[in-house]
Amino acid sequence: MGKIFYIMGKSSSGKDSVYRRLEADKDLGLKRLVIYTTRPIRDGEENGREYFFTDEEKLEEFRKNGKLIESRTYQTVYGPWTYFTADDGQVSVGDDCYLGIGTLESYMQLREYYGDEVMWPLYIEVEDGERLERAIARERTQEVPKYEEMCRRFLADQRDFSEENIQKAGIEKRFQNDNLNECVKEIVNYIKSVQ
Ligand SMILES: Nc1ncnc2c1ncn2[C@@H]1O[C@H](COP(=O)(O)OP(=O)(O)OP(=O)(O)O)[C@@H](O)[C@H]1O
Repeated sequence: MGKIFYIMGKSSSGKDSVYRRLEADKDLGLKRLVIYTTRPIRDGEENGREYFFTDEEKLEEFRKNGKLIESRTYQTVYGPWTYFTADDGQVSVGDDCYLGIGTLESYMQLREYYGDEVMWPLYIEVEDGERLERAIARERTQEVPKYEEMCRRFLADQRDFSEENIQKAGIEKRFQNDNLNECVKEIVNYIKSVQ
């Protein structure tokens, strides 16, 4: 049975860093599940790697064709940004395993779409103060740092990833990202144990 390993966690918890390491681990043989976003591309990102960077028109096209699995829109400091998952032919859950990143909400919707036995959550956690420091440090490296948006997300995450919502999504296992190498090692072991 194929599986989708789905990385979740608050902003700057290290989802993207973990994703890159897992993807580069050829032993695991994980294929990418890339979602779409209408938000602008950040320095260092690549279209089709972190996201497919797209627009409202494409979103509506998927919706019209019944290929939109889930979508969420955030009222950001820069206007609405939509993130969505589309059944665009990337995933054929036969025996292959995939790696994706998302939110608790999108995880639940994908579970509804693909089924319980396909979805394997990887929930990443970092102490809030440390996470905020990492977020600021990351923002500083951007040509145009978006501190206001960073703060908005930090606050929104406290609600979106409340303990209640984590429970509701049925997340039982959590991976601490204090040290990236250790965190990745733990996740790799976990994936291998269920693959
Ligand atoms: N264990 C770690 N120790 C120190 N820094 C880390 C660690 N893991 C990740 N980082 C750094 O923290 C920042 C945030 O990590 P990353 O971009 O992977 O988070 P994310 O969860 O994908 O964030 P977002 O959801 O906001 O895109 C990056 O600059 C990354 O290099």
